[in-house]
Amino acid sequence: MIRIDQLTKRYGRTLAVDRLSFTVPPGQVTGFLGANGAGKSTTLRAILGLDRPTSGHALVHDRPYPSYRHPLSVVGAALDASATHDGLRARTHLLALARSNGIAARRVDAVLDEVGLGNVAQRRVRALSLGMKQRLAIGAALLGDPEALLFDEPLNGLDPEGIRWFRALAARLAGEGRAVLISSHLMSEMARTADRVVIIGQGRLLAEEPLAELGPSLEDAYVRLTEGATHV
Ligand SMILES: Nc1ncnc2c1ncn2[C@@H]1O[C@H](COP(=O)(O)OP(=O)(O)OP(=O)(O)O)[C@@H](O)[C@H]1O
Repeated sequence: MIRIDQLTKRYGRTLAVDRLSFTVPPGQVTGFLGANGAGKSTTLRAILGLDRPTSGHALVHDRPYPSYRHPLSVVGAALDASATHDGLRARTHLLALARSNGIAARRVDAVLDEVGLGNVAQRRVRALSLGMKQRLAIGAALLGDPEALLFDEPLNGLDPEGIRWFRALAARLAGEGRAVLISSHLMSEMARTADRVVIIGQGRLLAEEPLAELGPSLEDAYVRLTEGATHV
């Protein structure tokens, strides 16, 4: 269980996240929605300890994520598909991550197959397509067989087959009892993928509801809730 509790993050004069509280429970896919600049990525970074909260907490099983000895087996995250060193081969990238986290090399090959990159494993990252890079980032998140997964815009660059694949993957991960948080702007896809949604605007919580509670159109509900809460 991931618990965001009164999380506030300021960057100088910008209030990026404002007393935000919500949970990411196990066994469900939580869609994390909000306009550009609403504070989604900041929240994800706070969960991972990449951004220090100004006040409040983002805790994983009631502990800060960086306090874990084997963090990749607690939370796996795919935040930025373009963040990988592009001179590395795909397999080498995962292997380095695995080695530095005490994960067996055979897990790397299993993950490469799982994300559909088995046949390009020796290609350098710079020679991968955007969708392949996205799959590699998703693979890195899966590497530690984590209890919780965070995905920031995971559908960017994925083709229709890739989008179907990711939808099934998210459902399977939640079905295995993991907590899954997906930030996305694609309402129609979130309506198919999420069990529950958290909607934020200007860093504040606007809704935390099971998908079914938001009515027949997630997009309509989203527009209604976010009207007047959009950064310009
Ligand atoms: N490192 C930073 N320094 C200064 N301001 C920042 C920094 N990171 C984010 N911000 C600001 O914080 C606010 C929230 O940004 P954030 O990236 O969390 O939004 P987001 O919901 O992920 O947006 P998007 O959907 O566009 O990715 C924005 O106003 C942004 O400009």
